[in-house]
Amino acid sequence: MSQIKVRKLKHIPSEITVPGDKSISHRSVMFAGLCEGTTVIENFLPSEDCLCSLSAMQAMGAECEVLETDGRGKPVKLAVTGHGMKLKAPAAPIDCGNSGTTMRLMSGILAAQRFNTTMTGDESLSRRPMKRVADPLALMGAKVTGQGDKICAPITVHGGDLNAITYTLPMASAQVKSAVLLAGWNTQGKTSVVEPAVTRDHTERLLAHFGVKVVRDGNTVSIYGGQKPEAKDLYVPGDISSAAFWMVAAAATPGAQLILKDVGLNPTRTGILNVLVRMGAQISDNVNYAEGEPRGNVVIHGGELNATVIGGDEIPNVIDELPILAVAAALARGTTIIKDAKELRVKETDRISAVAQNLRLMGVPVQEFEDGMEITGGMELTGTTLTSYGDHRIAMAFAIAGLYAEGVTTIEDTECISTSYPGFERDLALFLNEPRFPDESTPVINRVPHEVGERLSSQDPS
Ligand SMILES: O=C(O)C1=C[C@@H](OP(=O)(O)O)[C@@H](O)[C@H](O)C1
Ligand SMILES: C=C(OP(=O)(O)O)C(=O)O
Repeated sequence: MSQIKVRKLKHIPSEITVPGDKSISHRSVMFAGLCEGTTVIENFLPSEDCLCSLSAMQAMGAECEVLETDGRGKPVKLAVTGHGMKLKAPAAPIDCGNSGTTMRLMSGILAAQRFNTTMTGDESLSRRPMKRVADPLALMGAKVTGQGDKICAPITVHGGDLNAITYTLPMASAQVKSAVLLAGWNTQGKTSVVEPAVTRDHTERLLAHFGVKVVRDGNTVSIYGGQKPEAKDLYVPGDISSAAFWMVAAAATPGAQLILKDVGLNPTRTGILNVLVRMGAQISDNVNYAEGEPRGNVVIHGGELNATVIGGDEIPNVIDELPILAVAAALARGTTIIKDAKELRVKETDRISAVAQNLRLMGVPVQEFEDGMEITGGMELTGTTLTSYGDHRIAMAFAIAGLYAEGVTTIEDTECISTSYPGFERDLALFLNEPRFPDESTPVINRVPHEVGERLSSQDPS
C-alpha cells in the first residue's frame, strides 16, 4: 500500500500545468468511438478511470492508435477510429475499475445496442448506486439488472429498441443526465432531461462538437434521436478539479501568486473560483475557447481566508472540489457551512464522513450533518497519519492539508490518486522543496493562526 508523507510547505511555485480534464476525456473516447472515422484527441487524461472508458470502447470495436505518451508511457494523444453507433458485443464483461462516469455513461450507450453487456467495478464502485441510471433506462424500455436494491455492480445492461422520454432527475447528476441523453441519442424522437440544478454540460458541448444538436431550455436539456456524429479532432483542457488542490494551497498562503496554465473554465465547473473569491482570494483568468470548452490561465493571489457558506445550486458546480474546499475552510477564519451536498455520501467513499474524520484527526472541530458539515477553521493543523479511504480526492485534499500542518502528515492508501491525477506527487514536490532559483516563486509568509471561535463581520451571512 503506497503512502505520501507531507511536511510544511516551503514555497509556492510560480506555475503549474495540470493534466487533461477527466470528464471531457471520458466523453471524448466514448463519442469518438461512436463516430464513423478518426478523431485525434490531444491532452487526453491517461488516468486509470479514463483508460477504462477507452478499453471499453476498444472492446466494442473502436480502434485506438497512440500518437504520444506521457513520461510514464501512458497515452496523451490518441487517434480513435469508430465504426458508427452500432457497437460490437464485447467478448468479456467490461471492467469499469473505480469509475462511476464509465459505468453510468456506458449504461446509456449500451441501452440502445442489440446485445446484453455486463459491467464490473472495483470494491468502491461496486458499492455505488446504479439504480439512478437503471430507473430512467427502464422507462425507456431497457433493463439494467444488478446487485441488491441499489442495483450495484456487477450490472448487466439488456439493450434493445428504446422509446424517447422526458425524465426529471431526482438528484443533480451529470452522469445520470448523460446516460439518459446518450440512450435518447440512439432512439427515435425527442428525449428530454429536467435537472433540479444545472450540472456540468460536457456531454452537451462535446456532442455539439461532433455535430449532434442538443438544446437547453432553462433546466431542460433535449436531444433528437438518430443524429449521426461526425469525427472531428479535439483538445482536452486541463482539469479544474485537479487544479483545485493547488488553487487552495496558493489561496491560503498570504503573498503567494500561482498561475494554473490552460485550465478548463466551463462555467458549470468554475464554482471553486467563486467560493475562493468569497473566502478572500484574489483570482483573475483569461478565457479562450477550444472546441466549445472555455479554457485559460488562472492566477491565484493568496491571503488570509474567511469562512463562507457553500450550498444550494452551487453544489453540483463544486461537487468534486468539496473535500479540498473543506480543507480551505479548516485554514480559514470562522465557521464554514457546507450544505445540500448529500451526493457526497455516494462517491468513491462517503466523502462527508471521510473529510470529517480526517479533519478531526488534524485537530479541526467539525460537525457532520446528513447533507454536509460545519467546519471551524483557523487553528494550527496537527500532522498525523490519515487514510484516503481509497478515494483519490480525499488523498489529495489531505496532502494539501499536510502542507499547513505542524509536523509530518502521512496519507495512507494513495494508489487511488492515479484514477484522476497521474503526476500529482511530482507536482506536490514543487511545494515541499526549496525553489531551484530564488525568483522561481513567491516566498511563503507564515500564516498566523486565528483564535478559535473568532468571527469576522464580513463573513458570508447567508
Ligand atoms: O459527469 C461527470 O463526468 C461527473 C459527474 C459528477 O458525478 P455525478 O453526476 O454523480 O454528480 C462528478 O462527481 C464526477 O466526478 C464526474
Ligand atoms: C466522483 C468522481 O468520479 P466518478 O463518479 O467517475 O467515479 C470523482 O472523480 O470525484
